[in-house]
Amino acid sequence: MKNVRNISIIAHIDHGKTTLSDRILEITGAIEPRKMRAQYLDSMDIERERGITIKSHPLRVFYKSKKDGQIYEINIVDTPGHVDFTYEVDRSLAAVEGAILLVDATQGVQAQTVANTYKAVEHNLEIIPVINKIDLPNANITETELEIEDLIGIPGDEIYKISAKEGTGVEELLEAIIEKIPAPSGKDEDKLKALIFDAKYDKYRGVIVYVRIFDGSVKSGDKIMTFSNKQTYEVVEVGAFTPEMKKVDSLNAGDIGYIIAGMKEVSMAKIGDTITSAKDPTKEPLPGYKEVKPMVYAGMYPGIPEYYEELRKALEKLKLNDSALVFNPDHSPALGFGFRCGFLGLLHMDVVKERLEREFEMAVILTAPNVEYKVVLKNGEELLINDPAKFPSESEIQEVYEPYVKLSIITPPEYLGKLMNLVQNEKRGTMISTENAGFERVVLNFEVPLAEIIFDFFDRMKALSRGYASMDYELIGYRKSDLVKVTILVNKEPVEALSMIAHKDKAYTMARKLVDKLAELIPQHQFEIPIQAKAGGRIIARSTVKALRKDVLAKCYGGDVTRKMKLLEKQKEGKKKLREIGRVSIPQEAFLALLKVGEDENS
Ligand SMILES: Nc1nc2c(ncn2[C@@H]2O[C@H](COP(=O)(O)OP(=O)(O)OP(=O)(O)O)[C@@H](O)[C@H]2O)c(=O)[nH]1
Repeated sequence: MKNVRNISIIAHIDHGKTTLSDRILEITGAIEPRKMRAQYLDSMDIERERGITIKSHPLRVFYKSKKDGQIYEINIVDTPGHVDFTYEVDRSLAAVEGAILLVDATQGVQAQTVANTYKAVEHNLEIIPVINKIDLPNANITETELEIEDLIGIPGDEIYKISAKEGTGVEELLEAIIEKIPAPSGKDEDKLKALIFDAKYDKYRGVIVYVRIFDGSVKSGDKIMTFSNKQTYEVVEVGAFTPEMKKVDSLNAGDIGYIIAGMKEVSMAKIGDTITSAKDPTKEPLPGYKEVKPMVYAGMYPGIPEYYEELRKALEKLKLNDSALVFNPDHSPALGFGFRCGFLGLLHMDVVKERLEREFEMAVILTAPNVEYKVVLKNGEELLINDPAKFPSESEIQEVYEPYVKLSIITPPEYLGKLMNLVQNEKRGTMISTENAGFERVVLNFEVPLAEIIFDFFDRMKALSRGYASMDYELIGYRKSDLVKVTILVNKEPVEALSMIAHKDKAYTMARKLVDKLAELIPQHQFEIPIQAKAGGRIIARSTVKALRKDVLAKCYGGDVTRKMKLLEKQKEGKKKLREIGRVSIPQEAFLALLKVGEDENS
């Protein structure tokens, strides 16, 4: 039996995964106390600021067991908690034998706790349930115990209780990991089989492939092959995550670590692919896992049109590290040259936009996101459309299908009515079932169009349930739907970048809200600007931006030249994110007006 244990920590967002990993690093002496800072593992700035984990960070620690005095290598794969990034949970779970199921004692079992537990069960993992944050005065340990018991049938006295923040119970948990999680079963002598569970691009070293070695071993100088496309590479370095990357002589069966082998792009290291030996390859690859597909699409244009090339380079660099990001060149009459981008969800979209701004100093204009529709034309042709501008005309369309998800919401019963009303009456959802989820908690299962939940659903749900409800969703396929394209005309000119696809029953209300919002967001000009929404060949809503009387300089009573200059400079600055459509300047916010329409309903 090898003294190795590989685990993952799964939990709902904010239940304390990163804090627990931090504490383990500290207790095992992997990081000197003076270097320790909170959220050591959340290395991206955006991660630390928003307090969310986006990329998974593996780490290796050594722990001397108090029971048998032996030293154990424990590899921990941290996982992200936000629903946009759940695919990373699957990757991590495929690389380990056991999971710590971490539940916040003040929050209890939440939607992602349930979703992730099911995933761990699917991967046949040994699960150790843990209640965290027991130091908090409002910790509800007994109720949380009952909820966990209900979820996985493990009795309360076998559930570990810890404070990841203060360290209480963490050593006992480490002992439990050694005792309860099975050691890896592979053999060093067998043919190499390593699972790629992540990959990162490093400016200086090229692609760093994160692997779990199932069988065999690998060291520098070895010739390896990626199973899916039979590409071969020579290994330059292998190492472990301590958590900093540290070179080791070899990685053996059961280990988690990294391989650097001269790959130029992250796409060469396909997540879920098997790495084997080029000389003596395995015949059977490891079972891979689902490829990540974007859920939402949006147009992205450089803030200043001339910066198209720079934006392309920046996106390419981001993509080196973010294989979930998809982009293709696009052109819009209103916005010029840009890209059609695919994202995992709105948080992912936000993160990409923010990284472009911070890391590449690229201001970008984003258009309202939408899902991918399937359109069957009268001539039998089938199209996948992720850009409303490319939606065929009504006369050509036979049928339209849209993606649906299974949505699960966990809520205290008092909010049940409001939430059902939200999903069924406002979001075109159908209730499938309700279940009791232990103490004072109900699970509601719905089938809902994906388009209805990507925008403001999460915030609406939180507002209606005073923060208590939580949600999770997964794609279940396409369903036929009655959809129409709504085109927006600004000053009588169609602006495709503002168009949207809406359900027939909602097209009118959405169009009404959208034109009103646009009228608020588009600044006044010297002339009146009509804003119209058109669907099925008719104008269905209209709003107006009134003409401006005075010009900005009128404020300055002639005299003060510097003030005048400043004002003009400021206007120029402001214009960077404006686009001229005919004679009208449209600001960035207007292109996201569709998202803002939802915001009003929250207030
Ligand atoms: N009082 C108390 N606070 C804790 C404890 N564990 C975590 N926290 C706090 O809870 C918040 C969330 O903790 P994180 O470790 O960032 O949670 P996470 O699960 O990694 O979050 P995501 O990566 O975004 O899913 C932070 O403010 C922590 O300081 C604990 O045992 N006691």
